[in-house]
Amino acid sequence: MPNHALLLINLGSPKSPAVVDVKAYLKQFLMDPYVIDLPWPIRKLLVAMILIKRPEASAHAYQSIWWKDGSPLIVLSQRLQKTMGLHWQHGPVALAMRYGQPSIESVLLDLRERGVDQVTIAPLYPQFADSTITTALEEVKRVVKASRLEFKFKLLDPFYNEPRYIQALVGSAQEVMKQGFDHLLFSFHGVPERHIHKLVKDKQHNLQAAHSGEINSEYMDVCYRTQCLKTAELFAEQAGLARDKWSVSFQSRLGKTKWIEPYTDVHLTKLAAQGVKRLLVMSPAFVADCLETLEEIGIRGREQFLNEGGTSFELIPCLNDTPSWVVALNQLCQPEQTKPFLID
Ligand SMILES: C=CC1=C(C)c2cc3[nH]c(cc4nc(cc5[nH]c(cc1n2)c(C)c5CCC(=O)O)C(CCC(=O)O)=C4C)c(C)c3C=C
Ligand SMILES: [Fe+2]
Ligand SMILES: [Fe+2]
Repeated sequence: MPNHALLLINLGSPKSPAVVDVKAYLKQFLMDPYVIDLPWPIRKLLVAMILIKRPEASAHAYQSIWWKDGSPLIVLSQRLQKTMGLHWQHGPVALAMRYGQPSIESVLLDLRERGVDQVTIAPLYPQFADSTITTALEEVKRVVKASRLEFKFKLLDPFYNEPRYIQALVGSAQEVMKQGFDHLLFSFHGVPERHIHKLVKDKQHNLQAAHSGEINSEYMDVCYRTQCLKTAELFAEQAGLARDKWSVSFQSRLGKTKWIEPYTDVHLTKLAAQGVKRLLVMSPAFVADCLETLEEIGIRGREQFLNEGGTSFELIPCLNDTPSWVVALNQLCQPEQTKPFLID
């Protein structure tokens, strides 16, 4: 019986869009030192302040996109898990969430019960960030040590520049692009600039670069912003888009600290002022549609752009369980494609 599991890991959602559940989720998420990377007492104080008003506003946002079956992020990740199960030939395909349920801990313990001895970890984030991939892997390490798990692990690397991922993205956008548009905006989730400076110590590191080629290639592996630029450039190249037909921006900033730029809301205003009328938007930092795509872009971004002079605004869905993406992900996760992940 095959006993090599594939473990898909995504971010997670609140249990329900009720304020109390959103508050519990935000607390777990924001108290993560890889998300708010400040000393514990400062983080605790800051999170306590955020938790005064944010849960209500976020609950309202979640209520506007919540599905009958639950959070879109969870439902779509479950669909991906199910379809991947038809392709992955080595054992079960499991799904865990970094925050909320099903937790990484419960899923790993269940895999042990099922007699699994090897696990390939597939963090569902194309670009590397401490606030997504590092924290998920640290949680795996914690559980392994706490429960003395003896799995052999393999790990899918960030796939921001993988031709099969880019091809799936281009394929998923083709139909919408055929209908005609003035501009395609790639709106990635942002991170505080500080997160990147921690990994790229070089004071000259350019966080305003408009092209990945302007960045020292040795920082490519750790600079989230550069990886986002690269994904967009490869997409444009593969789709044959002229340089003035697309741009990159970063959404979802939180708090007063400086996040990577340009900011999506500011950039939407600029595009409208430049005379862009028909806008397409895609968010390749996410492989499953979620609050950040459906509400922040699909509702608030659309309203903003149309109010500022745009005439059409089309949000291209994430890859979700698109067949070409499922095939690509299965290929990327194969044992010969992934590297060992050692836990000391
Ligand atoms: C300091 C705060 C945050 C960092 C850093 C951050 C990085 C980051 N997040 C994602 C993916 C997702 N984030 C989502 C929601 C979300 N993100 C933050 C804050 C930070 N994210 C908050 C507070 C929230 C919750 C909603 C809100 O109140 O705004 C989601 C959606 C989850 C869902 O249930 O649908 C995703 C996905 C990435 C990829 C990333 C770094 C690259
Ligand atoms: Fe986020
Ligand atoms: Fe957001």
